[in-house]
Amino acid sequence: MEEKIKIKYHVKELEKLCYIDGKSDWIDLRVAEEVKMKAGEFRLISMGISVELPKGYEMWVLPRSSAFKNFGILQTNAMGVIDESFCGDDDIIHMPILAMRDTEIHVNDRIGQFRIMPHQPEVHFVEVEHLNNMNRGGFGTTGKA
Ligand SMILES: O=c1ccn([C@H]2C[C@H](O)[C@@H](COP(=O)(O)OP(=O)(O)OP(=O)(O)O)O2)c(=O)[nH]1
Repeated sequence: MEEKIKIKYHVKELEKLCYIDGKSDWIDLRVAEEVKMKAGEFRLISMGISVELPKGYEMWVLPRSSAFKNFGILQTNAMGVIDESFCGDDDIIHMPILAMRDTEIHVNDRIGQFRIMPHQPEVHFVEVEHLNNMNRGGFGTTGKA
């Protein structure tokens, strides 16, 4: 099935996003500004795009696996969720980035990747005293090895 994403580019030097079939269906995101950061510095880095997602979808933004190795950066929200309602001309996608070392990132460097996902179904909470199930346990209760 094919879906359309309307996209507005805010920086003319920015290379157009590209869906590469076969290798991975995640789509790389490029930085839209020249960035110099000191170790320990935080900033929102612009991806230079606004999008209108297909109806019923949201976008998940994660770092590329190589982003830390190449640039020494971490995405502070671990995963960004771009809501369907984030679709105005000035709703520009950013990545919240923490530099772990002094670093430079240049326009068109690829630091992130995204995919679109269908929304979860509408949920309602039903308050109860007991769930009446066995406790599973977590955080390593099944052992270390
Ligand atoms: O990594 C991200 C995460 C979010 N957004 C944009 C799109 C999203 O729709 C909007 C709001 O995100 P979210 O709801 O996660 O942030 P919040 O901190 O709860 O802000 P708000 O009060 O605006 O909802 O910010 C980004 O550009 N990058």
